[in-house]
Amino acid sequence: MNACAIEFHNVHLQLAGSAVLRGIDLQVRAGELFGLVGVNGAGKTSLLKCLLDFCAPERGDIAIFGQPHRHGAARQPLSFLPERFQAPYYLTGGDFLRYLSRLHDVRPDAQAVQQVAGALDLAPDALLRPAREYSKGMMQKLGLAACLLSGKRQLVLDEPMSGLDPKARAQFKQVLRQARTQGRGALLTSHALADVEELCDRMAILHAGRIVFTGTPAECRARHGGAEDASLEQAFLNCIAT
Ligand SMILES: Nc1ncnc2c1ncn2[C@@H]1O[C@H](COP(=O)(O)OP(=O)(O)OP(=O)(O)O)[C@@H](O)[C@H]1O
Repeated sequence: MNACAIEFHNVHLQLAGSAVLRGIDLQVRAGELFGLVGVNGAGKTSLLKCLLDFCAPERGDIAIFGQPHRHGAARQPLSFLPERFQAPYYLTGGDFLRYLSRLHDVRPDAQAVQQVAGALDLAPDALLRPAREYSKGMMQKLGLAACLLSGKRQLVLDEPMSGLDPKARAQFKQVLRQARTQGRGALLTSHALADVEELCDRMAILHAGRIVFTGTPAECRARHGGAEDASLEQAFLNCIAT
């Protein structure tokens, strides 16, 4: 449980001449649900892009299960859901999941597809429809289903609950908890601090290019909440104000 799934060490990134990440040190343990939070533009997506080698930090190291992230093989245990996921519009949801399974070298299994779609409240007949007919929330569920079906041990999810209705959010959180019992972990970003508190074992706050808090949600409330009954939202606001 305590082995390191992902480790950022002194990661610096500039984009268009501006420093976005200013020496990020962060460890995500294997098998934990880890929430990364921060205001709009804090650099959460940029940090995930560095991890996935979509952009190159000027300085610092990133390791995935102990392997340097620039090696393609190191990224094999990862399954990524981008912030704005869009399946090819001409594929049906079912075809998309089958293609992705094949890409991930997982045998397409109709029962597993139905099970994951059901767990995310994606209606079976939706999988027969082309992605161009999907609502935003349906598209998000399809992307999450693809990540879950990949069988990868480390999910990297950029705002996975955005666009999900309350029922789907609740079911998604349950699916992630279940994945954790199977030894799978997730690094996810979110603006919904109540969800982070409910779901995540640990969290980090990224602010002004630096990690300003790492610990459990309860530790965040205790350290930054101010009052005993302070919400995680209040603790977050206090933390970034200091
Ligand atoms: N391709 C790019 N070129 C230049 N600047 C960029 C680029 N992508 C992101 N940035 C800048 O980097 C900073 C961090 O953006 P990023 O998308 O990582 O933030 P975020 O924390 O994910 O925000 P949000 O919560 O709004 O999704 C912002 O100031 C943004 O304008």
